[in-house]
Amino acid sequence: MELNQAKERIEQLIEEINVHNYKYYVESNPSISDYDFDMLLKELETLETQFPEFAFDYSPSKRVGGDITKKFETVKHVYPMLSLSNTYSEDEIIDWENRIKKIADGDLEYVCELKYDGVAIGIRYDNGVLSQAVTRGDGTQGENITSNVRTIKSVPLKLKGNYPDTFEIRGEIFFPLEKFAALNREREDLGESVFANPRNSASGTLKLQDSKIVASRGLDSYLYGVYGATQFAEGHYEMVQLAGAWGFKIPPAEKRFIAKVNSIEGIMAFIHYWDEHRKQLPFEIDGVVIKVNNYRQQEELGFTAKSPRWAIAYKFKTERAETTLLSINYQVGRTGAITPVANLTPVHLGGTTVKRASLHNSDQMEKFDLHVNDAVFVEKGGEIIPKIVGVNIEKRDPNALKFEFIHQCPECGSELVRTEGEAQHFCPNDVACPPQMKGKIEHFIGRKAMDVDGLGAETVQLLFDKGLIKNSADLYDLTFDQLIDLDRMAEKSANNLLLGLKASREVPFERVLFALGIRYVGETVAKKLAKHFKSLENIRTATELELILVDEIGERIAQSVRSYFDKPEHLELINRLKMAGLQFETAAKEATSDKLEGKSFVVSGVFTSFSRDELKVLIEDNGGKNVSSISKKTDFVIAGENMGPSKLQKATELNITILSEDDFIKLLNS
Ligand SMILES: NC(=O)c1ccc[n+]([C@@H]2O[C@H](COP(=O)([O-])OP(=O)(O)OC[C@H]3O[C@@H](n4cnc5c(N)ncnc54)[C@H](O)[C@@H]3O)[C@@H](O)[C@H]2O)c1
Ligand SMILES: [Zn+2]
Repeated sequence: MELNQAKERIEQLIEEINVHNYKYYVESNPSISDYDFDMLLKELETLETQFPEFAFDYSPSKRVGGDITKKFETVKHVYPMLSLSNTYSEDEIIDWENRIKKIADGDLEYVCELKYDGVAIGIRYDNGVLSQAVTRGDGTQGENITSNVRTIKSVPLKLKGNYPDTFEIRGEIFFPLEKFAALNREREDLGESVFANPRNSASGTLKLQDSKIVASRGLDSYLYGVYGATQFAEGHYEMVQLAGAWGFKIPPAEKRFIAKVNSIEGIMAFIHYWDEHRKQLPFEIDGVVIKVNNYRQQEELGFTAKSPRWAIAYKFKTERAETTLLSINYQVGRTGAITPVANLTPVHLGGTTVKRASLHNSDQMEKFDLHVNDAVFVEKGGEIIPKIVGVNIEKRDPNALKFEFIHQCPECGSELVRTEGEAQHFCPNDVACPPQMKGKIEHFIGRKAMDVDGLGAETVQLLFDKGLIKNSADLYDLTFDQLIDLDRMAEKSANNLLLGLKASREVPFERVLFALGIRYVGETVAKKLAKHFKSLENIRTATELELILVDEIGERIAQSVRSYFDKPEHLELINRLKMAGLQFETAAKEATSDKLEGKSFVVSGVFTSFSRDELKVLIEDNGGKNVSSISKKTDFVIAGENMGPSKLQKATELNITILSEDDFIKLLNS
């Protein structure tokens, strides 16, 4: 390659890699596979070795990929938080082992670990208490996401045993597959875009501002490295065991999540074992990590700018298969969202036979320019349904017809719509499109909605097919005689069902609101709306602006709520549900009091059990007053995580009582 050609390619690669890094780390939404990304990076590294005059300091090959979003306070790392050098080739693992054997003094022991596909976290403990959790960021500084990490059950808030006074522990936070699938189902159901994979949804979740949502998602962690306490153990493996005794969730050796070996054969055995068994894990790994065990030898080997020399990652290639795309079906979801699903010639992939693959939406279809009988590549990621990741264009028959996205609903024939900025097409006929009608009733009776005892999806199906119900209000008109006539419906089940419906009249308003199935009004949004407006009537008459003024309600949700109430069919449904006795107002609050009468409060920082707004509502409900800045007149400051140091100082100087979240609750209950 000529000099200027090399320079041009290097610059091109740098630009391209930077774009992918941004999409991956900051937006949590990559557009190419990790393998393809790694190949770009490898090409860049090779060129930089060949043409060192173009190995620029700002090259992504020399930097740790950054996740700084500017949404959180940045914190400098005490110990740089680096990446790992990685390879897809066993030969390169052998080379690595040979190389370090020559540099390090004495015999080497290796620790083999799983490479969890999640987000790296560094957590500080002071006197046994979790004090700070920071993301990797650019390796030098990361983002302070302590309040989010605190919600993860497997991260201890307080340690036990004989722990060091102060130290940092590193580990990986990841999305268990089952939780990930549930989250994506819910998002698809709400017509929201789905997360590409568990890793990206873990990083997206950790960067949410509302810790309560983080808590509800069920992230998990494994901890794999202790810093600032080398005097406690001779090597990494022993230290990890100690950390287990302090209360950390560490990889179990008996399940072979971690192993100590002393030869390249041992390393290879570990790699081969997990290449075969990784599909049985309840979370995703993208490889294994091999580390030199002894701390003294680690020090001897040292670091490059980007990664330790004493460790290397062996990455597994995602399994990919080529097969034929036969046809495309269109599924209609509860909200009318249309999902194209590819029917394939059955092919073996990752231990199962794959016949269908999700295409998510029309953009995905367009991206691959799919034609009938195309040879397509399918991959199985964290999702249950595998996905199409590419087309083997060379095999395309030049006369093949292109797949065109449909214009009409396959179930009811309505013209489909797509709102700007949305990924999905929708069937707008939400009152008479059968899968939507049925789906709405199923959603209505669901566990998080009305939770009707004695009524499940199968019975809804049956009742719907028999023409006994067309919407949720019809449920409340069902009679014992109608039910007992159904196949497999015994007297007892019929009675239970009727009792269940009767009991559902006590379900609180926020869940009734969620049960209505208004687009984008998920569980959390329903709670927010119910809390703020207190009755359905108030929500129905609220303007779009009034809706947007509610914490975390954006334009999209506001518009959806408005247009829901613009439909006469919906108003009629609500009327009938009201007649049936359901709750359309928040119950009169017992919590209100005048306990805080005449007191003024400043609420600052981030809290675990409440959002800032919720705390403010509590204050007002109990007669207190919220003020925005600290002055002599302030009675209390409720201080959360991340409260600014200057505020704290001012409060102390003015002798204002500082309350924690818990203190405040105690005050209310006193
Ligand atoms: N698809 C894309 O567009 C895109 C863009 C950027 C990066 N990426 C992917 O991200 C990777 C680069 O990310 P990276 O710099 O974090 O490297 P990496 O993910 O390959 O390896 C380093 C990370 O591994 C993690 N890890 C998991 N288990 C571990 C263990 N047992 N011990 C130590 N560390 C462990 C840590 O978080 C550590 O930071 C690339 O290899 C690429 O596959 C993809
Ligand atoms: Zn339809």
